[in-house]
Amino acid sequence: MEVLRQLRRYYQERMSYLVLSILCLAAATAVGLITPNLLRILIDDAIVPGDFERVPMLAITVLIVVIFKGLLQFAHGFFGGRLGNFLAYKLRNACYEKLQFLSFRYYDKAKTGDLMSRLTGDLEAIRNFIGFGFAQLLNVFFMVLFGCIAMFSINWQLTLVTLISMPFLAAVALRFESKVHPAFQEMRLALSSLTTAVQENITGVRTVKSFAREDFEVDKFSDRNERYKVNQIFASSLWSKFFPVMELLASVSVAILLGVGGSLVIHGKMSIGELVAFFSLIWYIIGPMWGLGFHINNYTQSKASGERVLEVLNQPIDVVDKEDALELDSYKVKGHVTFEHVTFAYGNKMPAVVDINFDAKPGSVIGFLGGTGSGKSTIIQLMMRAYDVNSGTIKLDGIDIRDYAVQSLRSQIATVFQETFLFSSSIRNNIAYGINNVTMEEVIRVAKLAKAHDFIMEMPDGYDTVVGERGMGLSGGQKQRIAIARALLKNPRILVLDDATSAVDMETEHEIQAGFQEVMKGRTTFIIAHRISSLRHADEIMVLDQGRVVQRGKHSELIQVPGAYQDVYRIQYADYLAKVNAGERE
Ligand SMILES: Nc1ncnc2c1ncn2[C@@H]1O[C@H](COP(=O)(O)OP(=O)(O)OP(=O)(O)O)[C@@H](O)[C@H]1O
Repeated sequence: MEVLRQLRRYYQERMSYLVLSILCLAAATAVGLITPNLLRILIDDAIVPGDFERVPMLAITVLIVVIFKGLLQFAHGFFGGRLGNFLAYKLRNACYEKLQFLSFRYYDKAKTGDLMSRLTGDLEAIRNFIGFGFAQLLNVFFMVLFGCIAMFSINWQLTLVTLISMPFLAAVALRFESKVHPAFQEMRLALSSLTTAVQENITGVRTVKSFAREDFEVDKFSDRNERYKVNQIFASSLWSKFFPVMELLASVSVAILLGVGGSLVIHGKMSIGELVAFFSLIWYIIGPMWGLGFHINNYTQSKASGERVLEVLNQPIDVVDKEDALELDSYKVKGHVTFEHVTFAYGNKMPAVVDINFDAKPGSVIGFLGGTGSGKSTIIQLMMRAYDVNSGTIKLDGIDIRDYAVQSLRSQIATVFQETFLFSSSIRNNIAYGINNVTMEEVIRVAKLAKAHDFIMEMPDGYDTVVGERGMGLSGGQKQRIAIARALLKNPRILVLDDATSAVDMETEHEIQAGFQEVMKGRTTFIIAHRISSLRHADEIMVLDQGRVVQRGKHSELIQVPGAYQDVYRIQYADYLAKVNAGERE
């Protein structure tokens, strides 16, 4: 019930629908009690005394009662459906909004498949339970209560006798529930591993094919499919045993009723009409017993689903704005970035960066070079406040970045990542992502600067060409050029090129860099690169190793001193150096 209480704020506005839905269902249940009574009147007051003139009137009354009950059931479905849909809509929006603001730290651990199933399957389970399941669970009690009252009012001895088998029915239902629940959970897990296999395969289709692992993947899928099938068979075999057992127990009840009730009628202690009415009333008790397991199961599953959805909604956001956070004014930002003794570790891992210090003056170019995992990207992530530093301070224009509003800080930084993510939309929209009111001329201007215009124009619909998921259908270099255009359009004070030109050839890199010279003017630029050619014009280059700065200086200085930079330079410029040496010898 705690889950229901926490979810209440999402359906509070439509609380009246919940009340109406429950009332309508309870009323339908109560109205249903009229039919057995009409049956009793029909037999005792019309058929037995031979007063057939009353029959049409009774038949019409039955019809009216049935229609009225139908209307009430419709109203229950109507209000329940509206309530469920409203709740699901609210929850979906709330979850999606939360996912937008959750920090990078959350996404480091989150699994796509798991999040997707929370937003679809779990949400659907909650919708069904709040919309219908809850009212139906309550209705189990209404039916038993109303049924018992009506039966007692006809004959209390017969009621007690026929209720003998009820505890057995309830026990079987609950026992069944305790078995079928884990079976369903197991089935859910099997289904989730099945969908994960499909998702991974579609996403990683290129890797699968290039390693010729199709057969392996088919076998893996078949195994998971087999597990799902076995689980389904087990669950359905449980169901197939449940119904005959319940039927048997219910029949015992009916047999007792007919035996004892029949003798009461013979001895004149009960009328035939009363016996028939009693006979139809007993289903008011047996029916809910059959459904008890299902309703409880439904409740426990929805409770688990509710917990999973609330877990997302209650997730704390660790990078948040201070109450009096400062908004940056685009026209006034200078782009002066300072790192003072910055140290940071991801969770409990070893520190990813240790005691980083630098002073990037407005408009300067800072380069980072280092092996994989040396901490280059982490420095950039910290500057964007994807994570807060463990110790030390990062400042922008002399103020701690934690004093700025996160959105405002990030709006001043444009990053071209190693991996470019493109949305399934037109190339134009991908370039203009996140920026409103952009003219086509501006989009074309930045695309030209990023050397993307020519290949875009060669595409079937030019800038309106829709690129597939994650930019399928474009080469790595083409995707990167679109990302560069996207960054340029943002017109930021700070530009980050995280291995931005790694996917393009040397010649294109040269061309793009020539374009960059233009756009880098007046912006503080951070370049992360594996190629020295990308860094040679930087004002300061920092060489990182295991999170520490091991060398720093300009290109011309660093190539003079023995160390990591010189080693990389020698490897990458081997041909050039060989030519120079050969020239010297001649
Ligand atoms: N999201 C993360 N969660 C946990 N550890 C991380 C995360 N990102 C990076 N690390 C760890 O932090 C260290 C520095 O990683 P970082 O990505 O900054 O290196 P890098 O120099 O940019 O490497 P590359 O050139 O391969 O991109 C590595 O040991 C890495 O395993």
